[in-house]
Amino acid sequence: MSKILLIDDEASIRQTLKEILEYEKYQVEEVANGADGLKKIENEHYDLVLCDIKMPKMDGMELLNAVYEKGIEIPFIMISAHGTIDNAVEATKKGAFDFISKPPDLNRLLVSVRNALDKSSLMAETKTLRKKVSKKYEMIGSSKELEEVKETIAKVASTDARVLIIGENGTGKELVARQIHEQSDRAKSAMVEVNCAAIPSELIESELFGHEKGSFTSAVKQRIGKFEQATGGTLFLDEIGDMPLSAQAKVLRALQENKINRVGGDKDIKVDVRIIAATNKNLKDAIENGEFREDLFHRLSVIRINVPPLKDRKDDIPELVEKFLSDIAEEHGSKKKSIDKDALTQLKEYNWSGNIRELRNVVERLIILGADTITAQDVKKYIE
Ligand SMILES: Nc1ncnc2c1ncn2[C@@H]1O[C@H](COP(=O)(O)OP(=O)(O)OP(=O)(O)O)[C@@H](O)[C@H]1O
Repeated sequence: MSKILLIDDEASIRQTLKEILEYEKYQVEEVANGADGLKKIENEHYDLVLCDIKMPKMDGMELLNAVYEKGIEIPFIMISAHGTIDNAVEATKKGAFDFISKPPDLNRLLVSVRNALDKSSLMAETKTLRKKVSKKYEMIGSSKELEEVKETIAKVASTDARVLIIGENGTGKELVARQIHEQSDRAKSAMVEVNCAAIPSELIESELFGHEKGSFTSAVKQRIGKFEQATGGTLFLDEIGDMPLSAQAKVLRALQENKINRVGGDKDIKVDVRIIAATNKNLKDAIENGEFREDLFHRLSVIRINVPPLKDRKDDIPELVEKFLSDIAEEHGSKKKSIDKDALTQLKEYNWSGNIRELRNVVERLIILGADTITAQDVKKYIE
């Protein structure tokens, strides 16, 4: 049942609204001023606040400000007898969901309440999803090497600087890109990923820039490319070292001018994206071999982040193993297994050419095939 907080200094209005809302099966609590309202909002969860503007102690606008300043996400519907347009505009500018003048038109009020509650449940859902996503992309490990990577992420995230992430397969380059995006002002928009190695070279330009209908045989509809999809957010160009030279030229232009052209189109389209690229190749060698444009390399690598291989940060292994034991047990819906000290020592001795991805796979194998407490014998038997 949705819970609504009603704030108004007029007892008769509170009484009427409470009766109507309770009749509609909402749970309603009421207070007579903004200051008491703030206390309630801080201590309890409400799905919606219905709030008068002119009140003693703290008025409706002040309350709205205080709540949003504290970062509490809850929709407000403002109600006022002093229903001027100015009030309405100011309230909605400050983030109120709606503004209703007194005496309230009850049908309009109920529609507004319903819509605001829909928004509230969407907000809650987004919050849980975001928490789940950020848990999924958490970077585990406190070795000196990984701490340095995390520090660089924290420094660059809030800027729009382009970042080139370099590291072997499975070291966590995508995770680094996700962290930069999550910690940036662009986090409310999407991070769109393109795996440049996975797309056939004849399709990559259409994938990145989109195409107009009829621009090539299979272009039966107009299509928006990844650059446009990422507007306002981040575009992650994974395996950039595998991008064909013709596409490199176009990406360079997009980066220089913040404009793109759809394949078969003649219109320039402005794009606002932050670019993060990643590679496991040595791009300097690729430049020497004529496979990668030097000018593009410099454009992309304003900031470089080297993600060290797991064999150079073995101190992270126990924490990573612990995390994978929990995550995988949760995925399988089974009881979490433990691992003994000798088994961990054994894992630390291995050279992990497939890095963290390989470690995760080995832990999964050990969970399925090993004893309840995973032993060094299990590790020896199942590591390869
Ligand atoms: N520090 C870390 N903490 C927890 N999980 C990690 C960490 N680093 C990597 N992983 C996990 O290891 C796997 C591989 O990571 P990721 O895909 O980011 O690597 P990558 O370097 O982008 O790989 P590739 O070059 O093959 O694309 C993923 O499942 C990821 O969640």
